[in-house]
Amino acid sequence: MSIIELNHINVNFKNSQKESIPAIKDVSLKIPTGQIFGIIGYSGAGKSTLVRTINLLQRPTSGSVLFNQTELTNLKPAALRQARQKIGMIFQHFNLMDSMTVRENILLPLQETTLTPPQKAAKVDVLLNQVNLTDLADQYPRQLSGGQKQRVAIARALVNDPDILISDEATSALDPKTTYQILQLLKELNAKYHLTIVLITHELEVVTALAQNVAIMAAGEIIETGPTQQIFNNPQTSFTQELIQYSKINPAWEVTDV
Ligand SMILES: Nc1ncnc2c1ncn2[C@@H]1O[C@H](COP(=O)(O)OP(=O)(O)OP(=O)(O)O)[C@@H](O)[C@H]1O
Repeated sequence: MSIIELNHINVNFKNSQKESIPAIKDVSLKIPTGQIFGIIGYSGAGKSTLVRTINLLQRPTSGSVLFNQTELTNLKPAALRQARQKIGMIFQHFNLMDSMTVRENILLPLQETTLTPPQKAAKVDVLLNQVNLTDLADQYPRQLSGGQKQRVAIARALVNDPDILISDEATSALDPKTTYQILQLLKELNAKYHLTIVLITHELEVVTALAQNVAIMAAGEIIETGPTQQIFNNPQTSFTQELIQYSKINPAWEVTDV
């Protein structure tokens, strides 16, 4: 079963001369329920634009977006708001509210719900414990490390019990050890809550560490997709071969003497 089905998605942007520039070109993609699914490509490939169509933060110029069998592009604003609550998102730069404590940041998405204040507080406590931040609940983002900030963002993304978490370069600003810890947390959440995770990254090692399936993006298109091990053991395109060649996990990767 697919939790997300993108069919023939096109996204065009207008440049300063009002010309239409294609950023996503006829992309169709199925994301299986409960999986960690990687989308990898270089900067500018269209990864962020594509995943933003999943919750219609970016409306596609054409194409259909099915989330749990519901066509999102047809929904009225109230129904779309409700559907979006089931799609959590985390970002490279965390996007926390600086003037709010850790606890207040995590509480924020619950504002629109009908839960009572004690119910809200109980939910936040569970999540603080899950992401190992109980002791820092009353701190402000500026008092936290990058890894701790991303943990707050993860807890906030999970507070409405989403079916899917979209991680857009969530570890790109973190050092390798912290990256490992965040990836470990994502893996735990996937196993514990059967949470589908879409992992957008330009780093091959992030995809190979976690994702069962992967899609390779270049110039707005998906050029190869399939089981991660299979794709990287037997790349079918010169682009994927190059991605492997320049990845940090390639032992031959070294800067030559000049
Ligand atoms: N709002 C916008 N208006 C015009 N062009 C845009 C807009 N958003 C993205 N683009 C263009 O669409 C293309 C894809 O950008 P996108 O951010 O999706 O790529 P990406 O693979 O996520 O790269 P990065 O990791 O660097 O963000 C780029 O050429 C970008 O300049």
